[in-house]
Amino acid sequence: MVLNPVLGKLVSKRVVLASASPRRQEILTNVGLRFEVVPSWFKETLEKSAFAAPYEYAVETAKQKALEVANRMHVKHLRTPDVVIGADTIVTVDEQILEKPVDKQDAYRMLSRLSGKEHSVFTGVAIIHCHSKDNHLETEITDFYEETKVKFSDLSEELLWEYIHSGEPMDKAGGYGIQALGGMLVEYVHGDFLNVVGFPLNHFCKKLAELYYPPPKHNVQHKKYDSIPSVDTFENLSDGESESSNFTEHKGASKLDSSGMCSSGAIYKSESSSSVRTGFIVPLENQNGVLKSAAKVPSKILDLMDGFRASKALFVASKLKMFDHLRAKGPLKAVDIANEVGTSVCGTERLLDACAALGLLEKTPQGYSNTDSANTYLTSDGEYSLHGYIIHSNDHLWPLFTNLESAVKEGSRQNHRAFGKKEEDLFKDYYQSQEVKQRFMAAMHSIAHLTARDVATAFDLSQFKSACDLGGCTGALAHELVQIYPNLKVTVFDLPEVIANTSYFQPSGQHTAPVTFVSGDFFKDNLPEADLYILSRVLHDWPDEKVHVLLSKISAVCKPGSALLVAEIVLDEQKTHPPRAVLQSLSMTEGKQRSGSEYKQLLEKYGFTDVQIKITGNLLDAVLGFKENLSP
Ligand SMILES: Cc1cn([C@@H]2O[C@H](COP(=O)(O)OP(=O)(O)OP(=O)(O)O)[C@@H](O)[C@H]2O)c(=O)[nH]c1=O
Repeated sequence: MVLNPVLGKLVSKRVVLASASPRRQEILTNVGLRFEVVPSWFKETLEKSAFAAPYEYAVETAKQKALEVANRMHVKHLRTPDVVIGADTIVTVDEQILEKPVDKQDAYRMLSRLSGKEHSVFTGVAIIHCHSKDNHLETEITDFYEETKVKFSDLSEELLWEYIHSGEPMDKAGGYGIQALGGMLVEYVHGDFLNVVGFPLNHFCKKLAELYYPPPKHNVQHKKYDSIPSVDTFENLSDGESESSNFTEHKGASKLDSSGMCSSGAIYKSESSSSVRTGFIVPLENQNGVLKSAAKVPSKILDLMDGFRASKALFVASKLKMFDHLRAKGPLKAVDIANEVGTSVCGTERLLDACAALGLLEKTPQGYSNTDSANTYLTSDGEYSLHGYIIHSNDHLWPLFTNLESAVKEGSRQNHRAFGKKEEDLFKDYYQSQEVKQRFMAAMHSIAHLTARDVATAFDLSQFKSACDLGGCTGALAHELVQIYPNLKVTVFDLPEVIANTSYFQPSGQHTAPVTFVSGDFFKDNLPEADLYILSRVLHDWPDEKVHVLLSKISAVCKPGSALLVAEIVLDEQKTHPPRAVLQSLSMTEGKQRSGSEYKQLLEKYGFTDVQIKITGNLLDAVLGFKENLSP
């Protein structure tokens, strides 16, 4: 990470953004931060009058949001993140705190208060470093806030209502989005624009700088970072520092003397022109006297250009089961792995180095070994193995994406080009070739197993006695459901060819009685009776006519009070987020990915009400709708 060394400090850490705000996700993604999104379940109900100042309320809420996620991940998922980031944005006017409007009237009330006036936007941010010690979660909390002043023009009633009807105000503090239509209401902004949008990026980077590069103790001037250190300064300062060490003393600082001269003799200048010296110095030349390029490096674009190489390196290492060998016997030298796998030494070494460069392996003088993530996700029998999906990506999706240009030109799936077969024939083939069938089921199992817990707990399903997972494949979700809800019995309903091959995927040593497998075709056959029907990764694959057939059938057998749970990736309303779903659409199946409001409308169309949506932060989100209770 050349452009942003402060954020680069987070590269080797498991970072979690405890926020459902697409804006926060975008702001941090745009600067190259890699993180998981786990929206917080903390309800924003702290007593406002208990806080002396509005920003204290925002900071405390941010902290509680982040702590809730850190605790939940630690306890529920046994995945302790390294860093959890929480944020809360509020608008204050006339000493009143405005959060997100609950309805259009509320938005009207807020916006008319802001009309013609200056107001403040505060975002409180909490950065929580987590450690698991003896199975206990230990946290170190850093928090701060940023204030930006915004002035609105006078807003006419007509403009105000037009804006409200656009739908934009509803999920935004103060009822406006400065980054979109709301920008037209704004006369001026004093301070950090991104702070208004939802995340004070500049202040965040300064805080990280304080945390990861505390100023040297002997230099009394350097109390606080007032600016983000320059790239080169950081590259120098981080020399020899372990990426994984938290809050390490700023070792490289001793290279600089108080005059701003580097001990190596390179010339530095002070970055700050104000009377308070920041202590950040920018090298004009490197040690060879060569001027460094000032050109901006488009790292995001470069990453995308290299993306296919990285994917293929992962696929090939997985296919050759290198992660399995390394878990069993690592650390291993390239030559040993080449001998085990039967590959060339030079090719193997290059592949292993690429995997190390991508952060999948560790390379030491003893040889290569798996990272924790590789053990968990990349070995073929790792706890949350994605091996099946990776092989499916290599063998099935890769050839399809190789023909993307034709797919876009023709607007259709490219099975004939990729595999020399039409869609229908290919589907038949899946269930004729044992190998292909197993591969496909392993891929589905990978995702289902990884997401099962989050899907199963997205809503409280304890009221249901029986569930039927339509197209439930290997039963990964079913097994998770019966673990979490001991009174629930789950039927997995899938094609006979699938059901006949499920035994390989059953959990060992687990009481499996509440899960039964029934074979049938959900388009043609009667559906088993249940209080809760589940469609996980089904709807996005089928064209509207088929979706209609399926949902009509489910709706017809659903009794009042029973429900339908849909697990899919839920797109944002603009349909550009999350990118995984949007990229998945490029496969050009006849189905489509849908936004939250589209899923809501779809379920309502088939008689489901009270439709709720949960963005889980995992690879699948959850939508739940109840069959209308007709009784009075
Ligand atoms: C003023 C303003 C706010 N926002 C959004 O308002 C939400 C605040 O609500 P929050 O409670 O801080 O966050 P959330 O969206 O509920 O997410 P979470 O962090 O999960 O609580 C955030 O989304 C912000 O971007 C904009 O997009 N543009 C603007 O101009």
